Amino acid sequence: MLAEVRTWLDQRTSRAEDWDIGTLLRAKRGQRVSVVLPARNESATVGAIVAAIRTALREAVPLVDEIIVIDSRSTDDTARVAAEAGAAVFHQDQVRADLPLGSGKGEALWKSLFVATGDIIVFVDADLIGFSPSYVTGLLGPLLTDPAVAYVKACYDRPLTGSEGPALDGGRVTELVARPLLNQYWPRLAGFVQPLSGEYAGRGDVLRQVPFMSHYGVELALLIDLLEQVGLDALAQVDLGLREHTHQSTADLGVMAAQIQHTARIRLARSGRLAGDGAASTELVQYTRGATGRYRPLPRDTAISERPPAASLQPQLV
Ligand SMILES: O=c1ccn([C@@H]2O[C@H](COP(=O)(O)OP(=O)(O)O)[C@@H](O)[C@H]2O)c(=O)[nH]1
Ligand SMILES: O=C(O)[C@@H](COP(=O)(O)O)O[C@H]1O[C@H](CO)[C@@H](O)[C@H](O)[C@H]1O
Repeated sequence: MLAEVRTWLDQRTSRAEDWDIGTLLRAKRGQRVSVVLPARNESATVGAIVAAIRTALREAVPLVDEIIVIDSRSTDDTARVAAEAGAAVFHQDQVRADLPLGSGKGEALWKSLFVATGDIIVFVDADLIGFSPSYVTGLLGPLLTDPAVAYVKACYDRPLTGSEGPALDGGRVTELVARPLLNQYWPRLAGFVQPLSGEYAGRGDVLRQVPFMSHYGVELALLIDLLEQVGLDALAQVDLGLREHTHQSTADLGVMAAQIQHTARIRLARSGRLAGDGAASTELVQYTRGATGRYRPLPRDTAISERPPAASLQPQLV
């Protein structure tokens, strides 16, 4: 591990319990806080998360100023459940509808930048099981108390829900793809325990200065781009203890893994570290047994795209 990363790990890692509500309220000093949940078909979990944030951090104390759910083309009643729990709900395709359509989680998060009014924006996945408001207070701690910090990632133990025993085998794409890639090509980011964590927070004006990769490339691209934009010492991480969420199938994580590999390839090409044009196929052929019992190819599309920094866009003509 680089000496710089060792120092960073010691100086820029805190724990959720280090940040009490009183300290945060005193440090807030008029800064607005938005919590954003990207949600695609999360009606089973989004309501409890929104309600927990609303009651503990908006009604009990004036820490969170707005709770936004970006409905990411859900086909269930995510939007209704989120609204009933107290969130302001926006459909990702209806925000900046003047622009060509984009897709995936990264699109949902980028579109939130056009509707969130917070000086600080906290992102929380909408599929969490056993969510605690301490996830939000922990992430806000470094940002509200240290102006030198611009972006904070969560870290936690990640059990593979449903597995037997205490196997902390969650974060499969993190361990098998993202962590090796970061250590190989961006070793200054090797101190992040959970580089793909879906809970993170940043200053709105900083988040609007970097591009957003679509789909599941967004977290890796944000880390790489923010390292370049603000420097390692402006990045931090907070130990939230444990995080459980609903898991995707291994096949679907294969698509996610390919999207993350494309993200790394695109960033390596941009920095001149790839020979040639760095082109690669975006088709991923997986296999399933057909009705005849023989294997049948299942081509999957893993193409990703990139949105420019939100601040670079002309305001929408009304
Ligand atoms: O096109 C998408 C895909 C995912 N998500 C949301 O992004 C978060 C993380 O996605 P997911 O749970 O699929 O990823 P995982 O946690 O399994 O890696 C969840 O709140 C999803 O509802 C989204 O808003 N749009
Ligand atoms: O970290 C991971 O390996 C993946 C999959 O987690 P699991 O193996 O289902 O626990 O989950 C994360 O990755 C996505 C891509 O960056 C994020 O969008 C998710 O929020 C995060 O849960």
